Amino acid sequence: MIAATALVKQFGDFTAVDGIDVRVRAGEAFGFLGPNGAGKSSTMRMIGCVSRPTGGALRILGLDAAKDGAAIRARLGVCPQQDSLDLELTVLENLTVYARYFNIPRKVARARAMELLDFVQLADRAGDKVEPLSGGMKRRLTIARALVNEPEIVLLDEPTTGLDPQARHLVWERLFRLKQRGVTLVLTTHYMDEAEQLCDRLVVMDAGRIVAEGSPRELIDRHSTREVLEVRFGNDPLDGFADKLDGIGERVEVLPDRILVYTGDGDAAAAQVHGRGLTPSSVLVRRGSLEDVFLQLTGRTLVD
Ligand SMILES: Nc1ncnc2c1ncn2[C@@H]1O[C@H](COP(=O)(O)OP(=O)(O)OP(=O)(O)O)[C@@H](O)[C@H]1O
Repeated sequence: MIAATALVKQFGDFTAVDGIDVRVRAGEAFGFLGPNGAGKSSTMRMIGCVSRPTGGALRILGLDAAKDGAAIRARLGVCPQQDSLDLELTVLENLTVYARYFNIPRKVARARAMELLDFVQLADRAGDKVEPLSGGMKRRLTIARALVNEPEIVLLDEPTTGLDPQARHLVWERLFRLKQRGVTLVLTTHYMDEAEQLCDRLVVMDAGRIVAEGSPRELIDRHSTREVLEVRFGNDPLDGFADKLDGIGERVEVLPDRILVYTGDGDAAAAQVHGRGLTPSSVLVRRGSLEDVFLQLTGRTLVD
């Protein structure tokens, strides 16, 4: 569905996307995971054919993004980072007016809009103005709007940023349903749990480059351990403690507020910590995550 080869985006002297190779297959949910400034939005804007690549090749739905932008855009659905809904219009009108850009006949547009509002669980708000809707409702409406032209690929830039946990889960659930209908999803996120929940495959981006690629499970198996022990020592500086944990687990990572011990068996590692006479203020065993993958690959946390 998407084939990017040595794709580059420069802004003056600055290289935001630095020669990335990406293949997105039909029907999959594909993610770009990375911190702010990694180049995810710049990549998405090129895929959305609203920003011209500076270098490399980009083919979408078998067409050339540099030449066939309009034809590609007609077959894409786009859910931008900032909701760009028309606050003057009603919920329903936001969809029917948008449908005009695609020359969808009025009657068809109305029926499709009602169907989509039903899909994003906003049918009961059809006649209401957009302004008073919650953040989660606005995001769901933006997703419905992206589906008006029955796109083959839906691009979602940070689909749940700024939403509360309940609203996020509702969005995730709708996106999962969309995938079940066979729509190809391409999303950016800096939330590792979002990437784990939604993506079949993803690339980890940092400073314009791809640093890893695979399914969430593959990436975690390759770059983390099955379990991670998190230990905290109140407000004590942690550098002194790192040496004392040396040799426990496969690897120890010291963060400003906690120490991570990478291990196959978190409980056994916790017992070893206590066995050395240390008394952490808190001990937590969790499974390895994409956050650990990012930390291992870049030496930094995803969300600072
Ligand atoms: N129009 C532009 N002009 C100059 N620099 C830009 C422009 N757009 C993006 N950049 C820079 O390119 C880099 C990548 O930005 P981009 O928005 O693609 O990152 P991102 O990974 O999507 O992060 P975010 O989650 O903050 O959007 C950043 O350093 C940004 O400042």
